[in-house]
Amino acid sequence: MKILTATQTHQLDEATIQQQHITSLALMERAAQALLRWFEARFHADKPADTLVLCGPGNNGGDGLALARLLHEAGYPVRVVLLPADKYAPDYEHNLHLLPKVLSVRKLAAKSLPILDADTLVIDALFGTGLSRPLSGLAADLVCHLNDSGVRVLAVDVPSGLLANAPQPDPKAPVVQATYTVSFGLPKLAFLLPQNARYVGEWHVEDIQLSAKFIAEAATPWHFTALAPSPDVQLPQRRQFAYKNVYGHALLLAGSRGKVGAAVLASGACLRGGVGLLTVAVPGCGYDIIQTTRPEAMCLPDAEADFISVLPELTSYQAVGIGPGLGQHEASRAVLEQLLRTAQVPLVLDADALNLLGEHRELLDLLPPDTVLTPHVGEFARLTEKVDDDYRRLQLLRDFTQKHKCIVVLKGAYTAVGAPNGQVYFNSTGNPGMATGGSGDVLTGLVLALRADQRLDALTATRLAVLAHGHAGDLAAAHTGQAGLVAGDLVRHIGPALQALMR
Ligand SMILES: NC(=O)C1=CN([C@@H]2O[C@H](COP(=O)(O)OP(=O)(O)OC[C@H]3O[C@@H](n4cnc5c(N)ncnc54)[C@H](OP(=O)(O)O)[C@@H]3O)[C@@H](O)[C@H]2O)[C@H](O)CC1
Ligand SMILES: [K+]
Repeated sequence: MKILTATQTHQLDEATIQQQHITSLALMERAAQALLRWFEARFHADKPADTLVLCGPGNNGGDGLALARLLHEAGYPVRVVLLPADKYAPDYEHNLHLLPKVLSVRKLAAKSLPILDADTLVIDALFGTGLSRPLSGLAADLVCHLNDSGVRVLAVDVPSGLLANAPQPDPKAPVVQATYTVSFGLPKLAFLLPQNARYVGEWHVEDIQLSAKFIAEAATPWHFTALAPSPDVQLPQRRQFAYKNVYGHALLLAGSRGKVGAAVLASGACLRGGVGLLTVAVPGCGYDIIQTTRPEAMCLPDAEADFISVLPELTSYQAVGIGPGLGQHEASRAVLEQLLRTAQVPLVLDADALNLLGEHRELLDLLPPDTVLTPHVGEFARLTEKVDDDYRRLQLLRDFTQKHKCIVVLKGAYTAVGAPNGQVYFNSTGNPGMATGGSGDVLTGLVLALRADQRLDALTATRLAVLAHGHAGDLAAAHTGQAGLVAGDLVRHIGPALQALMR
């Protein structure tokens, strides 16, 4: 699913109106109907005692006015407050005239900000994708009043004051802190960034049949990988007579004294990820552990007891993963360097392999094309630079993948998969329960399994692994709850998660 800019979203509206031979007013009615559908599904058992619709002067305000009418017709108590302006959008004016006379409608004045009771539900239809400057004056006062009141807020399309796809020009200007955001057609880039979570709240996208042709032709580096209604990326079915070579023989180099658990988790995920064969290289101290916990895997114990010091002969493998629990011993760094210099097969680098790259940046020049790196934000900062702004980090991600012709899985909520051509795919699955030790090791094992799979290209394999990893987390959390989820639960749910992604 593509993510478009505010400008492209306006062009998409225009294209929809032209291609479907409808009026802009009809499209606004569709948007309001979609909002009503969401509203009724969400609040049917818990009807708000008071619904206050705040309307700005543009089409976002027009959506609010149309929704106020529909809510009134559906029997909800509704009040409307209008933000005064010098000019109003034509569809706003039209919907204002369509409001039933019995509805309470008043224009906002500086000295009479609306009274907000704890059980008021506020609909924020002040500004949407047409926001052209930071909020100021009466609009800013209203938004501060709203945020201070602590009432529930449903933002229409975008929380007012938030830019849909760019950083805030004035960090001090107020932005609505919505409880829910219901947007139209496609998700907005702003929704996916941690720095905006407190504004966006729980977000949803409602279909309003926008032009599929325009979306298909629109150029954008940003994508959202959805699981439902059908997965954006799919795993081919296994063939009846397939030989295990099709699924590849993977080599995993992982573990050091005290961190052999990382090798156990990553190897479990690789096996559950459907790899044909797995060999795990561990320090000597890990031999019994791997042989006992992972009887399906072969094990290569290093001569050193506490860390990996020798790169195994690579000719038998279709993919190699390195890093979970590896430690940063100089001998392990040398192993990593030798791997980067000699490997002829797909590589997956995680954890201490990334920390070693960060410490020895000259090694970045050795990355073979399509190598997959799976850093969290801290590890990514060690590879690039530490930044506070999420938009800036996304730019660094695109610069890095294009420069090094690699794939970077920047882990977090909405994990971003950056491709060598600068495209970025945000993941839709997963939950905060996955912020737990070992979760990343599981992802490494799963990426490794799918990189060894001879049927998949590098980007598809990586996006599938990320989608399945998050889905495994969602399936696991349904049993354990988010707090009770541990990385081993992810491994156990990889099978069903991959099943859900089958073509
Ligand atoms: N496909 C869709 O997504 C659909 C979206 N719809 C809705 O339309 C809005 C976008 O509507 P638009 O009219 O383009 O923009 P806004 O309503 O967000 O606001 C524009 C007006 O607000 C003024 N403005 C902008 N910023 C400020 C500010 N900081 N302070 C005061 N006033 C501001 C702006 O004035 P200008 O001087 O900039 O011209 C405009 O007057 C979208 O978000 C959806 O909700 C359709 O209804 C259905 C399809
Ligand atoms: K809004």
